[in-house]
Amino acid sequence: MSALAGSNGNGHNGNGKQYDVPTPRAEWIVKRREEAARTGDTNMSQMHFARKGLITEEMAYVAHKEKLAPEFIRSEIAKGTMIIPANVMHPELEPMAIGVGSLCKINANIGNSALVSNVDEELRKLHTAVHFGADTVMDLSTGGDIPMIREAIIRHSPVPIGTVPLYEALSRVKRVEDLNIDLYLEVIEEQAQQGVDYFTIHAGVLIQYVPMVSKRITGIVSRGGAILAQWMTANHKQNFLYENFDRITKIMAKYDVSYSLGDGLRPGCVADASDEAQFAELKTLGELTRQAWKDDVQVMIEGPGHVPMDKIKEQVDKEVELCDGAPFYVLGPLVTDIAPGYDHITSAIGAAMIGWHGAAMLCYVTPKEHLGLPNEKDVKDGIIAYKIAAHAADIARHRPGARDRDDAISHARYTFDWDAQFDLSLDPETARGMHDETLPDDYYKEAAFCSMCGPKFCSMNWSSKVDKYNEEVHGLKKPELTQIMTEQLALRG
Ligand SMILES: C[C@H]1O[C@@H](n2cnc3c(N)ncnc32)[C@H](O)[C@@H]1O
Ligand SMILES: Cc1ncc(COP(=O)(O)O)c(N)n1
Ligand code: MET
Ligand code: SF4
Ligand SMILES: [Zn+2]
Repeated sequence: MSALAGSNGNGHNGNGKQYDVPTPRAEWIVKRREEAARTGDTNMSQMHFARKGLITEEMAYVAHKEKLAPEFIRSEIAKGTMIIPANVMHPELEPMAIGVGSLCKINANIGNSALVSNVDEELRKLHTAVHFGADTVMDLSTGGDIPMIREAIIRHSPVPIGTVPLYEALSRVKRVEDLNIDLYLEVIEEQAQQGVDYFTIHAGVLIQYVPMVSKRITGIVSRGGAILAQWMTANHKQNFLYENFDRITKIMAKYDVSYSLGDGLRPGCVADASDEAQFAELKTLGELTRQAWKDDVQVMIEGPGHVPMDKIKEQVDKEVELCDGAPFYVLGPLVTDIAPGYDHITSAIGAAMIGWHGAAMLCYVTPKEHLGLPNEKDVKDGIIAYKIAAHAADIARHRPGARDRDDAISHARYTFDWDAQFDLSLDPETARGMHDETLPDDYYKEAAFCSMCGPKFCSMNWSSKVDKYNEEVHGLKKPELTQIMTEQLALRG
C-alpha cells in the first residue's frame, strides 16, 4: 500500500525507534476529513471508520508494523478490543495500536509539578522515553504553564500523548469545590484541539463508592480519584464526569481522542487490592465503555496500582468480563510496598505478569515513585524495566516472532560475538560499558570468555568443544541461527 511509504517498521522491539522519520499522516487526515465532509459526518474516530468497514491508513500502517492483517486490525477496532489513539490534530504521530491482539505496549509518564518545572527538561524526558522505546507518553504536568509544556511535547512527539484534563481544570480554579462541567469541557476541547491522543477520565468514581474506601490502609491514591471524591463530598453531588459523559464523548468523537477510563479507586497498597471499592468502580467503567462504544468512541481501561502476585490474574479476568475486552492499561502493578527507591523493579515484576495474562499496555513506574518527581535518568530506568516486562509478556504469550531477538542474542553470546551481543541488547551502551570495565581491549571482543569465569572455567567455551564431539562422532548438528542473528542485527541498524 502506498500509504506505507513512510513506514520504518520499527515499532515496539527496542531502542531503535526512528525518532525523526515522519509518517505522511497529515495527508491521511486530509483524506479522512474529505470522507467525513462527503458523508456529512463529524465522527472522526478510527472505531467509526472501522465499523463502516473502512481500513484507514492508520490501520494499514499499524498492520504493517505489527505484521498483522489489516482486516484483523479493522475488526478488532470495530469490536473495541483494540484502539489506535490518534487525534486528527496530531499529524506528527506514527500510529500504534493498543490491544491484546497486538504486541504489549508501554507508557511513560512525564510532566512537571508545582515544585519542579522546566520545559527543556520535559522535552529531554520525552526524547529519552521515545529513544528507549516508550509506545505512548503521558504529560501529567500540574504546575507552571501547563498548555505551553503540552504544546511542546505534542509537537515533538511521534508517539500518542495522553493527559488527565482534570489536572488543568483544577489549576484554573481556586478551590476543588469550584470545578464544574463547563470549565472541564472547555479544557478538553482546548487539549483536543492541540492534539492530545487520549484522556484519562475518572468518570467511574461515584459518590456511593466513597464510603467503601474507609476500610483501606491508603484510601484513594489516584490524584483524579481523590480530587473528585473531595468535590463530590463537599458539594453533595454525583461525579460531574459521570453525569455529563455523553457531552464529553461528543468532543472525543470530533477529534478522535480515545478514552482512558481512569481508575480513581485503584488500590494504593497490596493490602487494599481487589476490594469492594475497586471492583464497584470497574463495573461502572464497563457500563461507561458500552456507552462510549454506542457513539463509536475508542476506549481503554486503567488498572492498578499495587497488587500482590496471587491477585494479578483475577484483575485481568474481571476487567475482561466487566469491560467486554476493552484494552487494559495498567500502572505496574507493584507486587510489594517495601522498596521505595526500587519501585521500577517491584512494579516490573507485576507488569510482566499482568502483561502475560492479557494487559494491553503497561504504564511504567520509575525508581522515584512515592519519593519525588522523576528526572531523565529515572525515566530511562523506568523504560528499560518496562521494555523487559512487556517483552517477557510477549514471549510468554507466544506472539509470532517475539523470541527472535532473544534467539539472536543467545546465538551471539554462545559464539562469543561480543559486538553482536551488545548491538542486540536493550541498552547497548550499558552492556558494552560493563564488559569493558574489566576487559576493554579490542582483542577481547572475540575472546571465548569474559572476566566472570576466565578462560579455564568458561562453560560456553567447553560446551562448544562438546558440540564438536556431538557433530563428529554422532552426526548431530546444532540449529542454524546465523541468519536470524543477521536479520535482527539489520533491524537494529
Ligand atoms: C499515575 C502515576 O502517575 C505518576 N505521575 C504523576 N505525575 C507525574 C509526573 N509529573 N511525572 C511522572 N509521573 C507522574 C504517579 O507517580 C503515578 O504512579
Ligand atoms: C495507568 C494509569 N492510571 C492512572 C493514571 C492517572 O493518574 P491518577 O489516577 O493518579 O490521576 C495514569 N496516568 N495511568
Ligand atoms: N503511587 C500511587 C499509586 O500507586 C500514586 C501516587 S501519585 C498520584 O497509584
Ligand atoms: S506521590 Fe507524593 S504528592 Fe503524590 S500522592 Fe504520594 S505523597 Fe502525595
Ligand atoms: Zn503507589
